[in-house]
Amino acid sequence: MNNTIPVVALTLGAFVALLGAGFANDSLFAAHMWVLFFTLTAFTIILLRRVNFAPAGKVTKPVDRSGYFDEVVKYGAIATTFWGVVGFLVGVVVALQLAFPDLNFGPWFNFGRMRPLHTSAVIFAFGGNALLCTSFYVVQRTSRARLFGGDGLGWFVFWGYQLFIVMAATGYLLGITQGREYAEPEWYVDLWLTVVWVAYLIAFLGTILMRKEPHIYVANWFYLAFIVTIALLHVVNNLAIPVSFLGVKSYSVFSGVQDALTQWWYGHNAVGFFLTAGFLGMMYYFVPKQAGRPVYSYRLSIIHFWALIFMYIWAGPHHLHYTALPDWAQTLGMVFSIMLWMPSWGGMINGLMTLSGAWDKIRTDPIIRMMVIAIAFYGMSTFEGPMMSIKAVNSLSHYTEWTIGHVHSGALGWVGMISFGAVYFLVPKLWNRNRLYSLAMVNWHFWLATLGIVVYAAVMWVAGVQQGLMWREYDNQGFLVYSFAETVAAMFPYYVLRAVGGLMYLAGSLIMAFNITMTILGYERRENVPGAIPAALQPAE
Ligand code: HEM
Ligand code: HEM
Ligand SMILES: [Cu+2]
Repeated sequence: MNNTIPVVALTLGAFVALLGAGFANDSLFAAHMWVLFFTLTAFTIILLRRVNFAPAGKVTKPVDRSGYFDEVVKYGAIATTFWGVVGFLVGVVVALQLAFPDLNFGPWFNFGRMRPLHTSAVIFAFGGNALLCTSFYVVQRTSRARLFGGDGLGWFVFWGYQLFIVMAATGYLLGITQGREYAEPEWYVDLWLTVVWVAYLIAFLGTILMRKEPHIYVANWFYLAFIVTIALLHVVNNLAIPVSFLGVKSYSVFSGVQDALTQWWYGHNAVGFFLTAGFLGMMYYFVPKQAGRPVYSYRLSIIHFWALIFMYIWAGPHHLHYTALPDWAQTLGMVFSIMLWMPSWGGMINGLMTLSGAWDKIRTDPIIRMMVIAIAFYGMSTFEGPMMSIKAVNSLSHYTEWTIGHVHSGALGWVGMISFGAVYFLVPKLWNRNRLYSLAMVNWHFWLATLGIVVYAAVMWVAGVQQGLMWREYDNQGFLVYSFAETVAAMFPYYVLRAVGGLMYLAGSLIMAFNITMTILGYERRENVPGAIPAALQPAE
């Protein structure tokens, strides 16, 4: 590949970063520009030296027989695994910080900075890379066309997105934040993401427009809804005026309750389109592929697609029950949330029923099992969500650990498991391997992750309900029975148990990282997997 353009662009970028550091109006901006400078310089050097990271002798040079641009998908699969481990690790750390406050070190590793590091690492770095690489894989296959915009555009999207992640993460640790949940990066990082996202849209939509297949497969509709809506949400939610073009601080153009509504219009639809629609796209491609069965009902997939995207966008106010938001808006949010149950379960049923005629695979194929449990958790969290959106229920659940339990049954169960399934599907295909290094290890990952989620969610439900009940407990003279500090202290055992659940989930992901690495390096563990060809009968290598 000709590296001239990227090297020039990177050098220019590094120079601009250097100027930014030199002329910065505040020390945080200077520090962040130094981070940018060193990152870009490192990349320039790597590109110039064209360092080959592949260990000598082990990896056979990949042959691009497919005609598709799969190199970027490979990097995406590795990035997904890497950021997954990082994000879960930080999750365990913040879980431990809540249980043992002594673990808050210095300003940099305080809970307040580590928490957004966790949420961004798991949602945008882990989930985002999973979506990026699977969408590039799926859109090329189902359109029978190479990724639009040449390899350069694909690489720009991938590396541009990694740069966004690095800038966001280092920003949080330095203490740079605009304080909007799930959108913490400041204005200059937001602008960069906008550029990358538009490039992503061009690459994806361009491929669809250049397709050689008349039909647009339903997975692409879900991916496209995710890309377009996130663009809209990101731009509107981050409308802000910087105090200086050489400083970190900016002020949102919204204020008061309008600002709250904008933030939760964004926040809720980040769940709906990032954590749901995109991953449904993943489900609609990888579950039928892995099961070897067609989608159960194609008609249902179209109906629940339109219903889902139409309804999600109105449900944001369920995050603002009993606030200054007008009552009618809260009720509107509640009603649309309850209606959302139906299209959500339409997706769940369609995913599960795709296995009809292949149910035995749940016993024999650990990857299918992973996908099935993902869909089951999707069904569970999309039942729980509508229930929590009912104002009477929300008056108990809001502000409590119950919300955290709900979040993680969706996040660990649905988002995590469906992504693991997709990565396990992709890696042997992308690197031309017969199979994964070890299916037994997938099984281990499955059980560790599943038990981890069950521990996490169950503990948070009990904690949340107890917390909510303690807050509203009055004695017969009308005084609150518990001080706030007592309700915090009561959470201690639950916090410890949650960390244990998280550790199990993290352990599973480490097993996955090992399994994936060995597969990429070309090893195959000799093992008897139910349904697979016994080792003795396998052809010699
Ligand atoms: C090892 C696994 C994980 C552990 C131990 C963990 C732990 C935590 C902890 C302790 C918090 C803070 C809770 C609080 O402030 O009370 C949190 C928040 C959060 N986590 Fe995780 N997490 C894990 C995985 C994930 C994954 C995979 C995702 C998403 C894909 C995720 C998404 C979130 C979100 C969105 C929040 C914010 C919730 C809210 O504000 O209501 N987490 N996590
Ligand atoms: C029909 C589907 C769903 C509905 C109606 C719904 C509804 C809700 C409600 C009512 C809350 C609590 C708001 C509060 O009291 O503050 C909530 C919180 C949350 N839900 Fe869901 N949910 C759904 C599905 C999901 C799924 C599938 C995921 C993850 C993949 C998810 C992620 C979250 C997150 C991250 C929060 C916490 C937001 C925060 O406070 O930071 N939800 N959801
Ligand atoms: Cu919501």
